Amino acid sequence: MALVSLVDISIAFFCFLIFQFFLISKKPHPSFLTNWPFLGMLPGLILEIHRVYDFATEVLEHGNLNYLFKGPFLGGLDMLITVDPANIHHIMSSNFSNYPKGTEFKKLFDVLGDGIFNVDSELWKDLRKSAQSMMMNPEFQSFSIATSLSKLEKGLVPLLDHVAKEKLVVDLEDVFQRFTFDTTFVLATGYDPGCLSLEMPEIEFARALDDAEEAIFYRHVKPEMVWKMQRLIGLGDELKLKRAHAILDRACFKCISSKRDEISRGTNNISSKDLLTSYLNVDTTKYKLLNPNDDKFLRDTVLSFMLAGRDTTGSALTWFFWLLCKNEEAITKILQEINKNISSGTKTDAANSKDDYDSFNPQELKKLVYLHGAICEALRLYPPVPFQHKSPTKTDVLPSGHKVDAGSKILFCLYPLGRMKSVWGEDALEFKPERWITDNGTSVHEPSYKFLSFNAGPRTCLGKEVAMMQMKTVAVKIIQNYDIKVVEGHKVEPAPSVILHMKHGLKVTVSKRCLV
Ligand code: HEM
Repeated sequence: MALVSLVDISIAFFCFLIFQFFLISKKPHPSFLTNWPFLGMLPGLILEIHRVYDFATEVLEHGNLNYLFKGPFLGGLDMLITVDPANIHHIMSSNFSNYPKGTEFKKLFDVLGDGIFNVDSELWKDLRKSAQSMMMNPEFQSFSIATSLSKLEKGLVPLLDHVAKEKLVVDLEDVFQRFTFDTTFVLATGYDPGCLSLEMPEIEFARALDDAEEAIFYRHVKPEMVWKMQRLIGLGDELKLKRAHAILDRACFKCISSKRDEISRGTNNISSKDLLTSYLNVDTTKYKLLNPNDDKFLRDTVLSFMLAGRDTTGSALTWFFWLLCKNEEAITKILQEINKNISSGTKTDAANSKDDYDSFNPQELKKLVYLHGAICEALRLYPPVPFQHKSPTKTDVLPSGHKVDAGSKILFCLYPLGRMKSVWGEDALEFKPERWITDNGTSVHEPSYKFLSFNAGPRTCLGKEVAMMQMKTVAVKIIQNYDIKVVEGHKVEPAPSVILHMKHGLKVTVSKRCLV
């Protein structure tokens, strides 16, 4: 009898749930997720994970720029997802001190240790000020331009010439990741790993960074106890991350020890401008919390710069060229602009001309307003860092009216932000470099809480100028000399990761541009 009533109760409860979810709690929009008992919205999210960025765009467009995500019971995944520029400005700038990166961020990105991305307060201030002073140094900036030009001349151009001559298909995303891996490694450590070459060698460090990024993405959508359990027993992404962590440690410690050896043997170039040398000589009376004698501090610093510089710029270049491939007219306009403003002009043989690099004047790149607009469009539609999260230390009310409790999670989704019609206009989904040009022909400045690709407020990206200069240098050289075509039928879609990679890479053919 007792058993029968238990069955009855269960059936009644089940019917109640169905009634509740299908009749009473009608969703305000079909794209919104159903909030199931105990499981929250996680089942629906898992079904959409393969197209998570486009899905988030639909939800936020219909949710008036904000969406409350409910995770599983006690899963710690409840969060406010916002792309409201007023909220972003409030969190990133006007109320910055209430929104540190926090312990949650550090837990998810534990592979970065105490690097600049992971820390707050006084340590972050010392790291930021020291990095800013090193990167603003004109010698570092010349070093950065020289590094890009040298990689172009000795790496990218020979590779593209080879691909064109042999009529090969190449993955342009892989090429750009290799290019930016090498240049960032040189800036960070002074050593060139030679990842970009005709042989396209497999570089353990680069593969480990990819694996770590993917595993960290999945930590964002799994309850903490699940990924912690996976880590404990060494399963799936967490096993990959553990292996990646060990590889990254080994590679960084090897560089640090070589650099220390060079310095002690006096073979290190005293004027080296790489960040590792600069941090080994950092003024600890000025930056009291930095410890150049500690290899772990140097490892966290080098690794953070590698992640900051390699993937972001590589991703931006890839999406930029894909957009250009679909917009012939934009290529024509960029070519006209280059011919008008760049003194070395467009030469068929420029790809192999040493003089061309020697006569390169980075100031001339500033005149390329249309190219600048086209790159900003790519960064708006395909932000290399597709989301960021924050957590208030004290309970707060956002400009949108949402109350956020102390310790709760807030997620900014940059990919949807760049596509919101209420933020960018009805043509938000279109690639229009012209939107970045004023009637007077100068560049439009959009506030960073609207164009968030380089972050906003006191934690704005420190490498913005380095990255823009590098992307423009590469763009000019490739557009002047090569015609790039995406292989027919190649599918392009973003991969779920903390960096906006392409899921299947970008398969292209390359031919030398014929000039009239
Ligand atoms: C297209 C290229 C790039 C994009 C889109 C980009 C974007 C960003 C974003 C969104 C952040 C904030 C991340 C966060 O707080 O979690 C950031 C921070 C940072 N970026 Fe970049 N970045 C780019 C290139 C670079 C390069 C080339 C470097 C250095 C060589 C660099 C150095 C940094 C540093 C050091 C920070 C930390 C700033 C801080 O926390 O105070 N970035 N970047």
